[in-house]
Amino acid sequence: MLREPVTSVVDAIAGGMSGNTGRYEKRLSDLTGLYADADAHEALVRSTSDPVVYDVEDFKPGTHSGDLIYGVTRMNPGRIGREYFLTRGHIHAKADRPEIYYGQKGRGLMQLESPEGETRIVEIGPQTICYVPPFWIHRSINVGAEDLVMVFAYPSDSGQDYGIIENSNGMRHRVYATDTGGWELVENTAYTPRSSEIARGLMKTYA
Ligand SMILES: O=P(O)(O)OC[C@H]1O[C@H](O)[C@H](O)[C@@H](O)[C@@H]1O
Ligand SMILES: [Fe+2]
Repeated sequence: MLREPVTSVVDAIAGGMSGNTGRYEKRLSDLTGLYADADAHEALVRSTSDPVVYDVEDFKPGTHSGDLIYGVTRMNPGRIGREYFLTRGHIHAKADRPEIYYGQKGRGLMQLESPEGETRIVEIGPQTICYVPPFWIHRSINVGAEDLVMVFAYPSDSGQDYGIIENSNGMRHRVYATDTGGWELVENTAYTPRSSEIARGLMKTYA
């Protein structure tokens, strides 16, 4: 089937884009269990109106392997204790599917973790393209003082597996604010590494 071309105009300030087929929002209370300081998270949910902390608008042409889903993620700035606001994070359900992010506004990090538990951090600012290669678990973190806005694109049949992070009690590292306004990586003390059998299973290539 021949598909018609599509354009979307990205709102680099407010996030979102025209021509989207979907949108979802995550509120602070949707992120229970993600942060090291669960009490601080609960206190912030109770003392605020449980704001939307990130939203995603995307265009999904379908689920065919040769198609691309693209869209815009916008994230609030903020912290839970010393830990910067983040997305849930996932590995692609078809783990060999990659993703591209393109920074529009703000200062962010892409936190990546390999199946065997190696961490990589990539800084993303405006006009920065980040390539997330196949097999890496990935999560976005807003380490700036303003909204973080990023465009993304990934194969339509990728899917998202959120359980991989839950099963290891989070990602191996957390990103904390330093006293001087920067960030540092701290070990997640609850982290349970994946067995080498599970790690090897994830690295199988899909057709
Ligand atoms: O899906 P989350 O881990 O909550 O992250 C939020 C969003 O981040 C990126 O923009 C991905 O490309 C989206 O597919 C994802 O949904
Ligand atoms: Fe992804």
